[in-house]
Amino acid sequence: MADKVSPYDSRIQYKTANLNGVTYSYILAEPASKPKNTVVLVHGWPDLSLGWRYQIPLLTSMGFRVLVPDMMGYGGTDSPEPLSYYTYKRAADDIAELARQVGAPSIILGGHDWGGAIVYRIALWYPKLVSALFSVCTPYHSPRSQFMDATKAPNFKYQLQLRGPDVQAHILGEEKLRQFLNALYGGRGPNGELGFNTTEGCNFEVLPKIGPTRLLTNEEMDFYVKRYAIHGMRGPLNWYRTQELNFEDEKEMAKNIEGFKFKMPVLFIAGTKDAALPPAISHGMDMWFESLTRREVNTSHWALWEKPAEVNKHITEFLSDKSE
Ligand SMILES: O=C(NCCCc1ccccc1)N[C@H]1CC[C@H](OCc2c(F)cccc2F)CC1
Repeated sequence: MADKVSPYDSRIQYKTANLNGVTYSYILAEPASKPKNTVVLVHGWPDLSLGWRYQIPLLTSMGFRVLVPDMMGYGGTDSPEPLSYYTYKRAADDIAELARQVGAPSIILGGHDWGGAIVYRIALWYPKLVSALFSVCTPYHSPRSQFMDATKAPNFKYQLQLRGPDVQAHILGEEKLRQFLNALYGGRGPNGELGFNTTEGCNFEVLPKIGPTRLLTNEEMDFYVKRYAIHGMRGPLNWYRTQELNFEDEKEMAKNIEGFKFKMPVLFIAGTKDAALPPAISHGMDMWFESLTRREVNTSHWALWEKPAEVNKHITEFLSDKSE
């Protein structure tokens, strides 16, 4: 079984940093010897910095210093009201500021899910800062000159519900948060029913019958519930409400995107059974990269926890010549 850090593991420290006026909480994990490179890991929705628990020990054992923030609105990080705090550009600015504060002239980025979409954006806005990046599950989608509502795609229909008021209004308090997270992480009802699917999103009637997910221990789930209870679901859901703001931020960039290619090495790991991000949607992304490595793992959306050994094998191969 792949090694993982526990919520209160002696190998990690929880630090805070003021990034452009927002207080972020982040996990710091340091290697035994002096690190030559810094890795920043960006989690997705609905997740936390601990979502990288199976990857943190691997990366410190390779000699990297590892920083894993709770992203805007999550866990120990502030959850401001304005939607402008939940854009790709804001996340990129904050990660660049974190790198500056810890004295990292360049960083290696890793992202899962929304964190995968974010790491491509950090590399777009701060190309000199990013020496390499990997994305688990999330393919690249280029800035568009025309606004494209992603919820049109059948596998993205759940985003309509997440953008709306219902989840924010229903998922209140620790018990509902636990049911919700169990549903998202594959917990089943007594007859095998799911509490969340990609066409409708969350089924509130079924939630109370959803059993515990197999992907987290009770201790891990207790930690997740405590961290989500700090702010509730408003912050995490705001990430689904910024498509128009992201489009505005990237309009200029979209005009000059002709012939653009990412220069740093990039690894994309697809989950063959990811219902939200099926491998097919990564078709055609190769054109945006000078050096793209593609890998597939037979796993659901929760690749980091479901097949950690396979995911870690690909990350190790990709980073082995970058930890010098
Ligand atoms: O919603 C997300 N994760 C929650 C998954 C919930 C779930 C759990 C278990 C089972 C099924 C579902 N992730 C987002 C991450 C950003 C993505 O947007 C970027 C984007 C485009 F807009 C267009 C093309 C590719 C592309 F990556 C859209 C999905």
